[in-house]
Amino acid sequence: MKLELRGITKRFGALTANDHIDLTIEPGEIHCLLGENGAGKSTLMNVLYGLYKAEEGEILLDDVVQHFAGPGDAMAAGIGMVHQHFMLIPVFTVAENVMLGHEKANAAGVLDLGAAREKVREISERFGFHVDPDALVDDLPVGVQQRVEIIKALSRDAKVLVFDEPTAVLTPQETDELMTIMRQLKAAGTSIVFITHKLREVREVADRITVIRLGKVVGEASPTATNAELASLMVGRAVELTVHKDPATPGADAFVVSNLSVVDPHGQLVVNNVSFDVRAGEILAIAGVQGNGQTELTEAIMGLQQRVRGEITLDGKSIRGLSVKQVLASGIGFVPEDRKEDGLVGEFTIAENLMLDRSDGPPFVKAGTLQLNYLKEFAEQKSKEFDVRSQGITTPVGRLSGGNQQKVVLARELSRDLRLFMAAQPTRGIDVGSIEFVHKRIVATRDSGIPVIVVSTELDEVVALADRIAVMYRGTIVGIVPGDTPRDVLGLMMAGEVPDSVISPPEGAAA
Ligand SMILES: Nc1ncnc2c1ncn2[C@@H]1O[C@H](COP(=O)(O)OP(=O)(O)OP(=O)(O)O)[C@@H](O)[C@H]1O
Repeated sequence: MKLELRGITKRFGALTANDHIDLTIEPGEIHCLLGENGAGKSTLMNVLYGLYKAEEGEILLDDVVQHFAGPGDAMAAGIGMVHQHFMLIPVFTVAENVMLGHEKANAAGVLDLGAAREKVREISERFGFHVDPDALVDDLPVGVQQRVEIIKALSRDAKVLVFDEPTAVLTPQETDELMTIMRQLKAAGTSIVFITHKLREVREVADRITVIRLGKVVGEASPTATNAELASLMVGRAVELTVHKDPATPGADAFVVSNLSVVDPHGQLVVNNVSFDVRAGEILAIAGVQGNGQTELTEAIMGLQQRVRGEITLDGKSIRGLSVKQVLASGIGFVPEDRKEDGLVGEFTIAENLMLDRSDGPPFVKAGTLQLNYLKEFAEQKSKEFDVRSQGITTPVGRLSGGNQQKVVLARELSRDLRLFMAAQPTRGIDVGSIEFVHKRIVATRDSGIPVIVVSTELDEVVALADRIAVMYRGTIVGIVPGDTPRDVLGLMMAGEVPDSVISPPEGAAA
């Protein structure tokens, strides 16, 4: 089906998020939308899906003007959306989720779950999805849950599928599988709108690329364009895609984790006897496929896990057993991997989020009084420094684009009096220009003599930043290797294999 957006204009108060946008998606085309954080990509897709009403412009499907009062109308017309934060009910099966909102009764007037199961089976077979209709969604890996979303859309005969940053939560292997799925969908005639910040993915699958900046279409790019060309078209200036850093000059051990184990609330041993240290002035990256214990490890360090064994010390003092507030107060800056859930309060303003856990004393509160002038100045300066695009510091963070929300978290955590900086997926969802800035800030933090831990599932990020790399697999650290370790070796380690070259000689042995 051919999709045409003509002159779409969407305003939020004084802000024009979409400014007369024209976009055509041909049948069976993968069309990438590229643009920096806050450019207006998600807004445009929400207009297409009937979630927002545009002030101007029209949507045409196969040359017929559409009027969508809500997502129900958009779905009925053949538009499907695969959300980044899945809209599935975890305690329902795949078939029940696919049926939800679209329930059909059989001849006896009973809900026809059998038909829903058959539909899942049929679509799953057609595209080689390997999804069991009777599996509980909660038990499925993220990549498979995403396929359930795709099945759900296809079961409603979606002819245009929108993927808004679908790979942000996927492992590299799941990402590759998604790229294959997109190509199959395209071959079957589905039109695809694909939003991503990862230029490699764009170049891999895009038939056409449209670039949006500040709410306007600024041009088309060819899928054969280089990363540097795509980046500069997006951001409007040249972007340094590689991190320049001098060799580390690590000091003494500052942060030490010894024999740490974590048992999660389900009784599973999720971190198994992990030991590592981070020296002042070095970046230790913790690499690994998502779900191998990294999340629980960072949570244990932050005082967010209940059942923890082992020791954690910062500058020689134990921080194990401290509350989150005490851990933060001991000088740890922490960027959690899920900004919406753990990093921000959506209803609070940018300024309030920037002082979130610091409301009980100076500099934000003195003699029980909030220092409004100080907060205003601080928030304005940080917004500028971290390039948080908004209508002002009193904007609730829930209204910011995803990338700009991430920048608020980073701005807050990098503004503490730091003795350790620990960032999980620091650049998830942020555009190339901002990644450049964040990476520079992380290196500068290291160079100021602070120990830094970067937890990342992105091998590019790990290799760009790390002085040493600890690879986690099934709750253990399978090895700690130098920052310049070849990617294929890291890839093997991420799958749990330890190449001979990595096994360190016994202590005292000649190198
Ligand atoms: N509900 C809303 N109320 C007010 N402003 C909004 C709302 N939703 C989005 N905006 C604003 O519209 C602009 C475009 O945001 P949008 O989410 O479309 O950007 P994006 O291109 O998807 O960015 P990102 O790459 O960071 O996800 C931003 O300035 C954002 O703050």
